[in-house]
Amino acid sequence: MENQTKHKSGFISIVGRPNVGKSTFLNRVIGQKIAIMSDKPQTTRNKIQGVLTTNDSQLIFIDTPGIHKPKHKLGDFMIKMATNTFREVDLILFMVNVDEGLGRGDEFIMDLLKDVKTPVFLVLNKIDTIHPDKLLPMIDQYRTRQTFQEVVPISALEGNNVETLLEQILENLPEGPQYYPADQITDHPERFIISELIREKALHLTREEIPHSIAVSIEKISKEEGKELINVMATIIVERDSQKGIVIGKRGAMLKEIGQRAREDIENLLGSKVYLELWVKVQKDWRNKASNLRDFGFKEDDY
Ligand SMILES: Nc1nc2c(ncn2[C@@H]2O[C@H](COP(=O)(O)OP(=O)(O)OP(=O)(O)O)[C@@H](O)[C@H]2O)c(=O)[nH]1
Repeated sequence: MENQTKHKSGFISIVGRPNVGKSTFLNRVIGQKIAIMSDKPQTTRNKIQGVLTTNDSQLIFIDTPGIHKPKHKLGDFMIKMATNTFREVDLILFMVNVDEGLGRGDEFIMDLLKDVKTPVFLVLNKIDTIHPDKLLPMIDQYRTRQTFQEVVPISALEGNNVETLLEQILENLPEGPQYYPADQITDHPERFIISELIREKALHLTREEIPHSIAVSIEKISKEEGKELINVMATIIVERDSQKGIVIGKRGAMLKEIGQRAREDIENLLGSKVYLELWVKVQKDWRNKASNLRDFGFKEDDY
C-alpha cells in the first residue's frame, strides 16, 4: 500500500530561564554541538536554529536566550527578540528545571506567554534529579497559572522521554514543506558560532574571574586563494582593564590557551585548518550602549 503520510514541519521555540537545559536538549536532539553549554547562566544570547530532518518531517528549533528581568539594554533586546519569536513559531516549549521548581523567573516567562496564541508545552527537565513523587504537585503548581497543550517531563542530559516529547511535538505541527536541506544542522552564520566558541573558552578558562558581560567580535574570516588555511581574526571585549589582564594572563599564557582551545573547535566546525588571531579590548559599559549592541551583531531588525 502506498504510504499516505504527509510531510510535516514547523518552527519550535524553546524558552526557559537560564540554565534549565535548553542547549543540552538541543544538542541531544540535533546531535552536534550547536548551542553552547555552560554551567554558568546567560551563555546563549542570540537565536540559534537546530534543524531535525527525518523522511516525513522537519523540526526547526529556535533557542531563545535565557530570559531574565531587564536590568540593562541587553535585557530589553533579548525580551523583545523572544516575544517576537513566540508569535511567529508553531509551538513553544516552555522548559523548567524541576530541581529548582517554580520560581520568579518562570513566573516572568509565563507572564510573557500569557497573551501569545501559539500552543505551549510545559517541559519539565532534569527529572533525574528529583523523586518522582515530587513531580505531580509541581506540575499542578504550573498548571494553576497557565493552560498547556501538553505536559512532558524529560531528562535532557540522560535522554529520558525525549523521544516521546519529539513525537508529541510532531503531532502538533502542521503539514508543511522541508524548509532546509536535509544535511543542514544550523542556518546561523558561522561567525556567530565562532564568536560563541571563543567566548565559551574565555569564560571557562578564567573560571569566575571575568563576568558574562564579555563579548567577542569577529573582525574577519578569510581564506587565501589555493590555501587550505582559514584565517579568523577576533577581539574579546571586556569592560575593565583588570579583566583585560586576566584574559591575557601572564606573558599572554591565558590568551594563548583560549586561542588554542577555540581554534580546535573552530577547525571541527569548519572542517579545515584555522589560524586564529585573538585580541583583547577594553570598552567600558558596552552593554548599555545600543550602538555597540548593533556592532556586536544584536541588530534589532534581525529579531
Ligand atoms: N541533572 C541534569 N542536568 C542537566 C539536564 N539538562 C541540563 N543539565 C545541566 O544543566 C546545566 C545547564 O544546561 P544548559 O543546557 O547549558 O542550559 P541552558 O538553558 O541552555 O542555559 P542558557 O544558555 O544559560 O540559557 C548544564 O550543567 C547541564 O549539564 C538534565 O536533564 N539533568
